[in-house]
Amino acid sequence: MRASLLQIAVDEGESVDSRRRRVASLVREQAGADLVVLPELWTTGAFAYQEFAREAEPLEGPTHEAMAKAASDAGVWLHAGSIPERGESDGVPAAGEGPLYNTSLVFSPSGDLVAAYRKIHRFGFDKGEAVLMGAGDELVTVRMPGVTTLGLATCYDLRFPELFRGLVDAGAETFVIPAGWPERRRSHWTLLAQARAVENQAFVLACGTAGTHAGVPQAGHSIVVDPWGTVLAEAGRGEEVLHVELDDGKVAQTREQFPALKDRVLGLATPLHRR
Ligand SMILES: NC(=O)CCC(=O)C(=O)O
Repeated sequence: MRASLLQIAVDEGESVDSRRRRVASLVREQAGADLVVLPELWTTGAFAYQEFAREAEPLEGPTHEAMAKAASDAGVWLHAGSIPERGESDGVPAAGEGPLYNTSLVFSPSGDLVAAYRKIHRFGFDKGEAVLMGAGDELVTVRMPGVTTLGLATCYDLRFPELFRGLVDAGAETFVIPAGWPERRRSHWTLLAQARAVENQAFVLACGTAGTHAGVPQAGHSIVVDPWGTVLAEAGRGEEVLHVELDDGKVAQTREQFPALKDRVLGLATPLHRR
């Protein structure tokens, strides 16, 4: 599988509309790739909390329209990163009402929306995304026939290994993780991406943003790790397109030659206190 990770710069000097147009043409330039991946909340920036409500869109909003067309023009599977989604409220919503979610969109090469994943673990503890957005509650996988099965996660989700185990149990072989990870914790990003690959014997395609928004410098350093933990490609801090070729048989081969996943012990009992 040929994959392109588009590490987009998200800076305040560029309007959401012009970034959307710029990203759509970058996606079109990836014709020939099998899978193209964008970062988390690249329309607003993952830390631009005050923009979430203003720029929120329904699933089939302007980003959906632009990305569906870009995917079909390029003939690629497109993980279009995530958008601030405005979900439907119960009853009849007034304009601009309804809960917000951090929702990833995946398009087939014909431009059909084949999956939407609402981020399960929201970042911010008692502020920011954690209070402004609702949590997803569904694991999502996407089958790319004859190639691989994707398992979807978003940014802060990377810190929660049980989510990835759930995705493995659902058949995932390749984790796709859009992010807006800050420079301050870049060492965690790289370490956790490798850990998730090794412990699950899966590919990790983790695509972050470049630039600075809401005063938070972004780490960049999008990374692709193979099921043995080897880093196949890693970006720098600026805007960059990372091209990588993955060996489709590598997951099955690694799981067969070093069958650690078969040694999982499930349902461990609560520990007893022994004197
Ligand atoms: N947007 C995010 O989820 C940020 C996550 C983060 O900064 C961290 O886990 O550290």
